[in-house]
Amino acid sequence: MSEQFTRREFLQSACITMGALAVSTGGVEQAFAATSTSTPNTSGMPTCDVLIIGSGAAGLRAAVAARKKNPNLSVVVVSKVMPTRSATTMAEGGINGVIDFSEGDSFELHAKDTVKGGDFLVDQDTALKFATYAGAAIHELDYLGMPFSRNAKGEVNKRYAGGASKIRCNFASDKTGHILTHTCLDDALKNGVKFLMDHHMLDLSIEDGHCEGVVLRNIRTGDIAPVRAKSVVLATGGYTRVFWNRTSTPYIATGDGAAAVLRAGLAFKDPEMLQFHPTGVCHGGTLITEAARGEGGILLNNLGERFMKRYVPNKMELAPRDIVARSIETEIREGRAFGHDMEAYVLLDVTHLGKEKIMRDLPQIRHIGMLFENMDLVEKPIAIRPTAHYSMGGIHVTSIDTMATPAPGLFAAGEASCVSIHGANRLGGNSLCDATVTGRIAGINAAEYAAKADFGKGKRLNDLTLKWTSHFKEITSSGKGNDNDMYALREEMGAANWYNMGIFRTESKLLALADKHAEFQARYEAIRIPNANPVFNTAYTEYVELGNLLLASRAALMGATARKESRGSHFREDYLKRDDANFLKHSMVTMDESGKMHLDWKDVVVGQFKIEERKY
Ligand SMILES: Cc1cc2nc3c(=O)[nH]c(=O)nc-3n(C[C@H](O)[C@H](O)[C@H](O)COP(=O)(O)OP(=O)(O)OC[C@H]3O[C@@H](n4cnc5c(N)ncnc54)[C@H](O)[C@@H]3O)c2cc1C
Repeated sequence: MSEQFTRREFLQSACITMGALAVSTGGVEQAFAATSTSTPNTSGMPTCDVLIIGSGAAGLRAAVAARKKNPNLSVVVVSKVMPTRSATTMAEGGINGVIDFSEGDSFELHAKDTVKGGDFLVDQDTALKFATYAGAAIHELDYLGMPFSRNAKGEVNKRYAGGASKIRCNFASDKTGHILTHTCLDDALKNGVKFLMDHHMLDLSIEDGHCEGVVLRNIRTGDIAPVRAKSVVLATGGYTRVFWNRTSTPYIATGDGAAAVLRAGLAFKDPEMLQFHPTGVCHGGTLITEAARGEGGILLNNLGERFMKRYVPNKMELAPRDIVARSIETEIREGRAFGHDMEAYVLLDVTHLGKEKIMRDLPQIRHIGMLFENMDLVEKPIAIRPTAHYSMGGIHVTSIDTMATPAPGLFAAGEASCVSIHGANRLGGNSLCDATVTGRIAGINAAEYAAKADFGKGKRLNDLTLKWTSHFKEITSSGKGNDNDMYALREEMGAANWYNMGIFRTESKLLALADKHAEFQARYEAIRIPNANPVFNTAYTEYVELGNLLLASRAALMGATARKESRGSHFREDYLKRDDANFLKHSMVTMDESGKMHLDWKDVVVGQFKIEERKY
């Protein structure tokens, strides 16, 4: 009988250790060295050709694209959690991309909806290319064997998503991200991608303007080491955990990529653009997918009214997320909701869809209702309220043609990046295809770059590694301190950001938040972790993540304060109108070596879509 591998064994064989990156010692290591075009590793540092940080859709697609572009390159994916625990896995509703033109849909219409949905802060040339690539991405996923739901004709099934003028959100039940993750992971394994799991990127090194690698910490052993790479792709996801518990995103969404880029002197674009999803469950903040409304679910206040008729009668529950979230918060503020303050909620009713349809097309949300709210939404409406959901802002990328940052050798993709597809508000279904599309482009270009590049000198990388090694000792070795200070600070940061920089923003709230951020930073620096054991010291991991969240919060606040207008998810009660004369621009936040942040602006690229009032 021929030897058979289980999927777990296959995955285990793909998971390497840092030692495998160094000089060949046999086994996996030998295989690795044999496929690497790396020049001899003179500094003794572990090396690889293309290093990808993040194992969500963006990281996985980048890795496969890099391997396919040049099979001679060593391609390694680093991740602080297993691929199956990324935000990608949690995606429910579907993935946009026009593959059916029979009802008049087109790439151009998809781009137009994206530009309008993003309240015209979208770069229009980028949106057009994105929409075209999105269609191809759906065909590619289908070809890879992704088990999409099918219609009666056997075609990939699709549903409405908010802000869309046509039905183009392709889905696999309400587990699209979970199924997509497994499809992409299988493809990565098949294509010889290697994984460094449970490794946390602490920092990124830019020397003489070029990216030369990263500093990693092995979460299991606590070892801190540099990895030199010819090119690096940051696919680290978003930073919505700045709102700590008031978010639908996983605990990994701590903006590590954006923070590393800030420390390296590069730009964090549009950091104030954070999306609030209308329908988070009250307990835990996780999501009831927009697909519940796409399939016909309705929103009700405490008078039993379908209140969306007051706000967007043409689109009702299927208006874009920023508008529906503000409508719910207005109902809450004006006393037409249930409960009070942070506990206030309205109802999402899907009972009229019937058990059969719910069990076929929305089984996961029923499960979520049972798990988090201890109720069955087949039988009664579920309590929901807005929750922070997506980071439109991210690492500044110069063009969707390359997904390159201004630092040669450094690329970014997916939610971590900002190539200006989503502007001030992302449309439902546009993120999975962003991650899939931009991941692929970043991977191809990172491979092309690596094939021609040499390794950097490694001096700064070495200094950074020493700095982080001392940092661990400094934070943990006094035997004093209390982890609880850190956890309390994290909660306070989340609540302060939510109240002052959440759905409704004003100058006075934002200025008050700046004082809070200064206080939080001082408290953060004084925190010590009493456990000096490096092995599985998850408190230290969380400490580093909290530092990154504080940086991301400060950058978001800087953009939110300076942007004296309302646009998409950035809603200023003191500047209710959009102001194109002054703010049809991207905010670009950088940080100098002293830790001071600076703000600059970059014009939005306008093309064929007329800038007009955003009406639905
Ligand atoms: C509940 C929920 C439902 C959603 N539903 C939809 C939907 O229906 N349709 C849609 O289009 N979008 C949806 N989204 C959004 C979408 O899932 C994400 O935006 C998208 O999957 C992001 O993919 P990504 O690869 O960029 O990042 P992620 O999937 O977040 O992956 C980030 C990766 O980076 C790694 N990482 C981060 N920091 C570090 C570090 N310092 N060191 C090492 N590794 C690191 C993590 O381990 C992780 O593997 C949903 C999101 C959520 C949370």
